Amino acid sequence: MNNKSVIELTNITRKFITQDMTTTAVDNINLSINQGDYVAITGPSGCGKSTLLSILGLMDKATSGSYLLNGIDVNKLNTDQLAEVRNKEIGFIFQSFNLIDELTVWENVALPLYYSASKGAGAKKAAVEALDKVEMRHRLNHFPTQLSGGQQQRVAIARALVMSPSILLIDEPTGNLDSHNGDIVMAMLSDLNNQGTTLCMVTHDARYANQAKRRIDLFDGKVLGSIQNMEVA
Ligand SMILES: Nc1ncnc2c1ncn2[C@@H]1O[C@H](COP(=O)(O)OP(=O)(O)OP(=O)(O)O)[C@@H](O)[C@H]1O
Repeated sequence: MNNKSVIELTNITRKFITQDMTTTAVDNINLSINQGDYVAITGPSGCGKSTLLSILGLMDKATSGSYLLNGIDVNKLNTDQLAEVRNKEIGFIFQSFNLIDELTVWENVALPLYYSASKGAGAKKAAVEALDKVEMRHRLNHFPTQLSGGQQQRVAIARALVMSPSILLIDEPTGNLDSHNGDIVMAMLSDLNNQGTTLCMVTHDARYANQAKRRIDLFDGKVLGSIQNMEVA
């Protein structure tokens, strides 16, 4: 395995303060993710999975602690820099596929390129290459509503890959899929990891968490344990 660090969290805590109470959603977490890793974050409802993923995805800020993304201290970035780093370095995959129904498959996949400096001529080629990786090239000119749920999630994965991000952050990728399509999407994620893509996935599904190389169990915002899945790694 490559030892280049992608994510380095040190003593990350996130507190939510409302009128009558303080909730520590993420409590003093230390986590390293290297290039080529496949990490599953799992645990019961309310244990802090989504909060942690939002911090990793630069959509939320920790109350305290340090977060290095490719060696860059994200606490020192302003809003514009955070948006740029997020678009370039992080690919997101959500439970809901979030495709735009009015755009074709390839236009959906090319969309992140239009928010970056590299927009224009190469966009369709890059989109087709990403669609190839998820075996969806044959649906290039279809619209999302013409696809099955599993196919839509594969298009969403292609969109997450199109910028060649440092890491894919994945939130309950099979939540809207039946078990057959869920298994296909999970096999595809494992394939991508075998080809070198770094993955960090949140799931409450133990079966899928065990398909990752490393499983991190959260409880009450804390890391309860970290398990290396020997048959995968
Ligand atoms: N914006 C917020 N304001 C106040 N409390 C919050 C906020 N967001 C999350 N929390 C609290 O933080 C804790 C962790 O929530 P989080 O959504 O991260 O859990 P989760 O593990 O993703 O849960 P689930 O599996 O149900 O999605 C919970 O107790 C939740 O109520």
